[in-house]
Amino acid sequence: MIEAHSLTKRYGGKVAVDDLSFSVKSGRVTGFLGPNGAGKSTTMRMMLGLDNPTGGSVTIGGKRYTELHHPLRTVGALLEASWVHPNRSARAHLAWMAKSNKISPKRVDEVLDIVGLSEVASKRAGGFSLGMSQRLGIAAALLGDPEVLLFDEPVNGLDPEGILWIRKFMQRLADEGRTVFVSSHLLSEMALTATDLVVIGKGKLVSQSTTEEFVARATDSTVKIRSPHLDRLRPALDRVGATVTAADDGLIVSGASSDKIGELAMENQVTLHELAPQQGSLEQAFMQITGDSVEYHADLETEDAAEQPAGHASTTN
Ligand SMILES: Nc1ncnc2c1ncn2[C@@H]1O[C@H](COP(=O)(O)OP(=O)(O)OP(=O)(O)O)[C@@H](O)[C@H]1O
Repeated sequence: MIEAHSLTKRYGGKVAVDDLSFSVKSGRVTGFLGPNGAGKSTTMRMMLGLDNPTGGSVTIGGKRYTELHHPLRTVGALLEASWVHPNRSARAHLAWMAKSNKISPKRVDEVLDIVGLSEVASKRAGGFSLGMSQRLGIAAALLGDPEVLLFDEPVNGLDPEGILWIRKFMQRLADEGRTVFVSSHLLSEMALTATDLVVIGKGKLVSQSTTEEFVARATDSTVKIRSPHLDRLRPALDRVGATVTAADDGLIVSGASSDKIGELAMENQVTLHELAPQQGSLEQAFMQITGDSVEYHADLETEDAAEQPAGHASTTN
């Protein structure tokens, strides 16, 4: 369990993390979502005692990182820039880490096996692909068999196979009862990976909920219908106050559930060929909930920048 209470970090005049409070439950994968520069890495660094809060606190199992008796046995982390000596083998790197943290050398082969690196354990880490390096970073995070795992942008730059592996692996760690907290600015990736979401923008909390709630709250729930008798159904939908929009081959209805539409169809003896609730994407939800509170439109603006006067496009960092 991770808890942040009014967590704040200022760098000179810049407020990177602004009065942030949230909690992260065990046994679940929680996504930490926000655009570039939102304050995700800074928050994670404070969780790991690598940066001191200007105000507030963040605790792991009720303790600040500096109060933990066995930090590596409590929390493991994969940060963006995890350093490995390029000429050291994967096994030697982990053995060195285990030794300096008083962890049994037996654990090294265990974690190599868990992340699927046993066969290349004696190869130099400098020759590893990005996916293998990420696995090595995860093996290092698992050395102390910690209850809490933090991953900062773990899928950045990975190929689809690597992304899938990380996604399944995080789920497995959560299924073992661990707390898995993973940051990303990739909304679609988080929709597939995380069951819970903590969303921040400009250092502030935007939302904390399940991923499902986040999407449902932000996007208009609509239902797509197709029927050979739309002319008979339309007036019935109007009467219950639903909003109806013509689609290619049917209607998109908002303001009435699929249950209600099905009942109306039956009452009016209308045959339905399709009755499909449409779910909004996480991207839509994110844009709708965060609105102008975050600097999220940079990518779009950058695309437009070529056609606009110099200096118009903003950057996030
Ligand atoms: N050491 C520092 N000194 C000054 N400003 C910093 C420092 N570290 C971070 N910042 C600023 O704090 C803000 C939050 O940065 P942070 O790296 O935590 O965001 P992020 O959400 O992790 O972004 P990204 O997805 O780009 O990594 C940014 O505006 C950043 O420029």
